[in-house]
Amino acid sequence: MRPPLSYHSNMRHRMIPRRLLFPADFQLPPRTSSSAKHSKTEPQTAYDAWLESRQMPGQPGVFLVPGAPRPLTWANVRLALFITQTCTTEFLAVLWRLNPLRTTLMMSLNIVRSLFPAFRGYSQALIVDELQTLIASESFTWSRLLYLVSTEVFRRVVEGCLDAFAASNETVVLGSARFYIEYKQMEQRVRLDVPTMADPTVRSLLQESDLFARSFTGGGFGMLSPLEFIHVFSLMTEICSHLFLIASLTRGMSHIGILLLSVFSTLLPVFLSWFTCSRDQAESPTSTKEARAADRQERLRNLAYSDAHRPEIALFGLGDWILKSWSSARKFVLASEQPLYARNMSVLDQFNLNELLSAVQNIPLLLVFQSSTTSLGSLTVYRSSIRSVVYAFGNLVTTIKMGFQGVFLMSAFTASTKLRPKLNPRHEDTVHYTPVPGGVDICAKNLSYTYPGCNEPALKNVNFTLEAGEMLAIVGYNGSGKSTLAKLLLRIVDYDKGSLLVNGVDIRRYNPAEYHSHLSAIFQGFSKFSSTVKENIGVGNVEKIGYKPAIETAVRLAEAENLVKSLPNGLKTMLETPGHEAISYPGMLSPEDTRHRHGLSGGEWQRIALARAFMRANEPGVDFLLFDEPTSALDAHAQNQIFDTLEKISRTPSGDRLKTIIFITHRLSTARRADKVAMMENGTITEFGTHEELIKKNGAYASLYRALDPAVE
Ligand SMILES: Nc1ncnc2c1ncn2[C@@H]1O[C@H](COP(=O)(O)OP(=O)(O)OP(=O)(O)O)[C@@H](O)[C@H]1O
Repeated sequence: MRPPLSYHSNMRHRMIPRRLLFPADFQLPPRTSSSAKHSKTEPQTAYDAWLESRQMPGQPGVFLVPGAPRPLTWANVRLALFITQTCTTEFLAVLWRLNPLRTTLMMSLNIVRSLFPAFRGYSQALIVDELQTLIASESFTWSRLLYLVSTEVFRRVVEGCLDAFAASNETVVLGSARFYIEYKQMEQRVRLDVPTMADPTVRSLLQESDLFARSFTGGGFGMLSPLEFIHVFSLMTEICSHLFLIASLTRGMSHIGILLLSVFSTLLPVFLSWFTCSRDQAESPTSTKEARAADRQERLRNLAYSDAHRPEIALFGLGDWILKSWSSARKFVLASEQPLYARNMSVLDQFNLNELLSAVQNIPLLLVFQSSTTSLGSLTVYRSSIRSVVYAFGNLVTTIKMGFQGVFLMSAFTASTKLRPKLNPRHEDTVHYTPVPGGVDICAKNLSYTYPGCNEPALKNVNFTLEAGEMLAIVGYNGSGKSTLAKLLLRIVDYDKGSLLVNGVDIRRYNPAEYHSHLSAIFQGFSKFSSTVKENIGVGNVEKIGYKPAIETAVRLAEAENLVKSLPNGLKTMLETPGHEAISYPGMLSPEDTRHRHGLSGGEWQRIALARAFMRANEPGVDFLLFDEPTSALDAHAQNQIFDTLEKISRTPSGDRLKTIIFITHRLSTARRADKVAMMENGTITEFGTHEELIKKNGAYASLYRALDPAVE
């Protein structure tokens, strides 16, 4: 058995297996999907089945765009059955557990309600029969008729009450189901990391999972929901109850004649529409081109609607271009929809065969009635039951077809809940983060990283070592890889080659969430939340978001006190963000809501971002600060104050370093404040040392520095 990993660094090396003794050699196994192994045989998981169902028929390696209906092929039927077996029961069990009593009640009431039509028909037949007998025997009385009608009214009132109760119960059940699905959706989004979300297959999976969740919105389970199975069940009960009624009323050949003619007249249009739908479906797999056009049309529409983009649209004169591009995308989408319209407008659809056959059907019915002893009531119920069976059967076919598509969306939902964030190490490889006195020590050897879908690495053979508590400035030209290196150090993405040790352990062996709790950072393109100043700052340490003194300290450290004081509502001021999307969705926010938002300048936003980072940077457990261009928009005075603050919070009162600091900067005047400077060019560190050493070296750093201050020799 594998010995457990110790959390103490001195024990760790003794206890971990031989293979892991040299973390530099440690390689995570490639996370190949099980589908790769089994795609051509039987699917093993919901994910495998989902992936296989997306294969474009006859085009290996080509996949349907997310949301495209699956063609009705034997292979897909087999996959749908597999998904139903593996996920439906599990999924329904989860939903049932949310509200066991109400869900059971909903199912029972659905079945009871499905018996109503047959009862209704039977009761109406009884009234007609009674009336027929009364008239025939010439003993008609108004009181008797009133009694019959009030019995029917009473039956309908009871039916109505039950319907109302069932509907309100269903609303509660659906509400909790919808909440559960939406919660799971949100959970997936916040749980998944950058590399996982960069995977195009994962993105498609999540899109289909979203479609599944959307089928729960609105009043019912939605047209695509596999929970249509309840509907299927009640339709089957309805059909059975009608069949029972028909069987009890069928006597002799004349009835069989009516039966056959009624079945034929009602089934034919159903089959015709089914046939038309199957043709639609065979041609419906949305092509990538159509999907792209639909996407482009929506993006351009949003661009035209968005107030946030209006100044640039005006400045660059984009109006005509937007209209032209939208028109061509829209025309393409409309053209691809046209065959469908054309079919729907076909002569066949215009010709109401059903009505014609119903009229023809009345002829034998009349003949039978003339020549038989059958009562008018039983004949009425007989015919209406046949119609109901056929109608319910048509509904059943439609529901099953919808359910067939819904099953694949459900497999996407189920599979997405099981997605594992790519950055999370396997349990047996995980090492708990152990703080080292004075900050983190970092050792990068031949570090390389290529962005997904790119051919050229953004980082190649990066080497450097940083002792605990040192301050490093990373400088270099645009696009030289500084922010990419920051992403690796922050474990937003994982490196491809080489090794990166933090406190002597391969960074990939730390759980990202645990690692992140020991550091604070500012990203170059930091987030600007459409919320209050307080929340924009407080998110830096959510545990203290409601603790005013902590927010005020962060504001002070970021030299943002005057800024907050100048705002109309201080910390409670709502901030306006670029690309504030609420404007794109009319009706979501009233003009009053948007009017109170306060805009900030670039430098002011940077102070908010600094305060956010200081919310956490000031905490005792945080021993690594990585700031990407923290003062790029600040004036020289403010910049110096921020670096003084950094110095202050990263040292003990006696002057010993507590935290390791890395900052990226284009302002070389700030770089000289660091213990070490790393000069980056073309994705690698070309010079590394103290400011004085690099100036003396007279290389790229020195020439950059001289460009800033020609007085330097
Ligand atoms: N998400 C991405 N996908 C693909 N390539 C990217 C991505 N982000 C950055 N790159 C590429 O990686 C290289 C390094 O980019 P990086 O942002 O690290 O540079 P930088 O040194 O921080 O630049 P700057 O000084 O302009 O901020 C660039 O060539 C860039 O085009």
